[in-house]
Amino acid sequence: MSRVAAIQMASGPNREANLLEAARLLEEAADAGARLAVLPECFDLMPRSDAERAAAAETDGQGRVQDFLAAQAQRHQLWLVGGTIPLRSDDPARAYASCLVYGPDGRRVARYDKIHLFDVSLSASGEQYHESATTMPGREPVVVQTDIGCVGLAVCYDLRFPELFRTLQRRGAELFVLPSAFTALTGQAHWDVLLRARAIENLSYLVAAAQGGFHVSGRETYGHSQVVDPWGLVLAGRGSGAGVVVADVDLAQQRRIRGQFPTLEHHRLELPAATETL
Ligand SMILES: O=C(O)CNC(=O)[C@H](CS)NC(=O)CCC(=O)C(=O)O
Repeated sequence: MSRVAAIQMASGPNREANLLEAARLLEEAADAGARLAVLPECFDLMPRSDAERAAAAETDGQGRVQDFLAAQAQRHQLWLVGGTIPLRSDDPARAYASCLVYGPDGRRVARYDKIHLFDVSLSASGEQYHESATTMPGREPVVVQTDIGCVGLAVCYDLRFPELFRTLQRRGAELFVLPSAFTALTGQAHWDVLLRARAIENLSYLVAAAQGGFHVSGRETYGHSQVVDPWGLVLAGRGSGAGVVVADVDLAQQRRIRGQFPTLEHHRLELPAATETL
């Protein structure tokens, strides 16, 4: 059994303040016995403007936020999933939304760039998102072996694309992590059911760490960070506001479920090939 933590935040436009808050919550997670902690999407910065985000992008392998993540992982001896941070691409106007994973020794063990980008208008609230204007999409699904289990990485809007999760599962994932910043509107309608569906259909744990609250930018995010087990049971969760959600991952129990209820062995169709979208 290993304890895992989903960290919920309501990040603002001041990066140092966000890092202080993340450090406080990671300490709380470590004190609660967590060995893997997941930070939300954009934990380091929910900016007022696209220009602010572009200016904050770091070079792969160096920068304030990457140093922070490495130091926190080592300090608390944690597997740390660093939500997403903006990493520079060749296009100065677009950064990758990168989910970086660090081991308990502080070394980086994986990088996943968010593949599906949120280009959506919500008529009910008038909100408009055009993430691809400022974000470069990733191309490759990523799994990473940890001593908690094999972890499949996905971010926020990726939740709506079951073929990504199935690909991760086929590559060995036992546990999905999902740093997120769902809107209040779509979260209320879809978040809980999609999380449970992805966990159930892949008989996998899912650790969803969300932004949850009102942001200085004027946005409201849904929150409801939670840990779901392979049977679809919500082991722990919270509503809105900053905090830590902890639960225990039991891979022996997962193996029993996968053995007794072998849906993963009953698939008949090949996965659709990835389409070239760039
Ligand atoms: O841009 C930022 O500041 C942080 N990133 C986000 O908020 C991202 C891209 S706009 N949000 C989502 O993917 C929401 C998905 C969602 O809400 C849904 O699928 O319903």
